Parts: sequence; C-alpha cells; structure tokens
Amino acid sequence: MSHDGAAALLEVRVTSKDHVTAGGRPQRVLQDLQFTLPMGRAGAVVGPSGCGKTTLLRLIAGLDAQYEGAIRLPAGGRLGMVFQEPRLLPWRSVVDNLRIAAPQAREETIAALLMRLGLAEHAGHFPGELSLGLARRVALARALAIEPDLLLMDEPFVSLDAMLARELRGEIAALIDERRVTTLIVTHDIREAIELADRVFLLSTRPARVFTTLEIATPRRALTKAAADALQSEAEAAIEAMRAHGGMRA
Ligand SMILES: Nc1ncnc2c1ncn2[C@@H]1O[C@H](COP(=O)(O)OP(=O)(O)OP(=O)(O)O)[C@@H](O)[C@H]1O
Repeated sequence: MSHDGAAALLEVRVTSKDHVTAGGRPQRVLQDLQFTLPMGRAGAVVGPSGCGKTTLLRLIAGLDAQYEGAIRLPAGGRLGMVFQEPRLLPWRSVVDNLRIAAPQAREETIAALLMRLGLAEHAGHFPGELSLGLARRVALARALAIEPDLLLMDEPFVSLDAMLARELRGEIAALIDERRVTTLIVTHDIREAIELADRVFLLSTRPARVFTTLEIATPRRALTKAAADALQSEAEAAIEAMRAHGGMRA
C-alpha cells in the first residue's frame, strides 16, 4: 500500500483489504474499491451494515496500513476525524479538548468555532456533563480546529434523535459550504447522504466496492425535495439491481 498527500483530490484505490476472523481465517472486506473526490467537495460513502465502511475510513485515515492499493490525500494531508464515539478527553474541559487537539489554533479561532457550533456556554463543561448530541458537536469543533485538509466523519448522526440529527445535519452542511473543506462522511442512510454530499458512493455487500456514484449537481442549499426524491429513487433502483446480481457487478 502507499499513503501520501500531494493530490488535488482524494484518490482511493483499494485493491484488497482482509480482516482475520475470530477463527483465524482471512476474510475479504474490500475489493477493487475505487473513487475520487475533488478538493473542497463533500462525499458520502453509503453501504449496508457490516460491508466495511469503517474499515475503509480507517485506511483513509492511515490508522490501518494493512491493505493492497494506494490512497492519496488532498494536498496538505492534514486530517480531522469525527468517530462514531466522540472520544473526548474526559478529564479536560470542552475548550481544553480543542486546545490540546489544535495547539497552534488562536484563542479567537477556538472561541469562534465554539460559538459557531452553539457550544460557547459549554466551553468550561467536562465531556461527562454533555449529551451525546453536544459531545458530537465538540468532536466536530475539535476536528475543524486543526483546519484539516480532509475531514472524515463516521456516522455522525447515529444514536441521535431525529430532530437533533436534522439540526446537526444542517449545521454540517452549512459548515462544509462555508469552509470548503474536503469532507468524507460514512453513513448507512441514503437520504442523509444525498442531502449532505456532492458525490455519493454506493458500496456493495462484502467484499465492498463502489458499484454506483451519484453526482448531486444542484448546490446543496438549492436541492429541492423533488430532486432529492428522484436521486433517492435512482439510488434505490441501483441497490436493487446490485442485490439482484448477488452483489456482483450489475
Ligand atoms: N479489526 C477487525 N478484525 C477482524 N474483523 C473486523 C475488524 N474490524 C471489522 N471487522 C469485520 O469486518 C467487517 C466490516 O466491518 P466494518 O466495521 O468496517 O463495517 P461497517 O460497514 O462500518 O459496519 P456498520 O455499518 O455496522 O458500522 C465486519 O464483518 C466486521 O466484523
């Protein structure tokens, strides 16, 4: 594998990735999985439960180097990551969590980020005092504080109630537009992906590959319900066709 950062886009080409099962046998999780995402754009990876989405994100983040293929990060190569679990330092306040992650960030930048994400009044709170929704916001603020060249998010709305999830989705969409940060979001929810991304990569069942890419041409803010419905139908038809072929190339 190779993992370097000098491209004008995120380029992912995973020829193969195996995990070892509890019984000690190799299990192919990803095979011939390829996609690209231009700088400043948002991509969403959508796939069935257990198909390998988190595995893919870990390869892109450089947390797992055991794969065949090549991954090139957008120029700069600085990564911000929001995990499913917020993973904040429990013995540090919200503002300290940001300061520690981004020691070079100016105090005003950190204060502005906390304000922007509705966290100003929680700056002195400790992670244990926060709801999951707030902790996710802190994790997002922390990832943005480092001014990443690539922002990776793994199921940022999972386990939030519908209203909170909608609210956070709107915030993230606005932040992506404002900051033009190249963003890759993993989700199992097609509608969520269509509403957030410029490009949606649909993954097959295991071993996962990208079997369809949806281009969301309309600017995010101008996406009408009718246009989102049409894209969702297109995605669902592609998934049906993929399943009908037993996960093989349709
Ligand atoms: N470290 C590991 N060792 C062995 N098997 C693993 C490891 N990590 C993941 N797996 C297996 O690889 C497959 C893909 O897991 P992964 O978590 O990447 O899928 P996912 O699409 O993110 O799932 P979900 O939608 O449930 O979050 C699963 O069968 C999982 O059990």
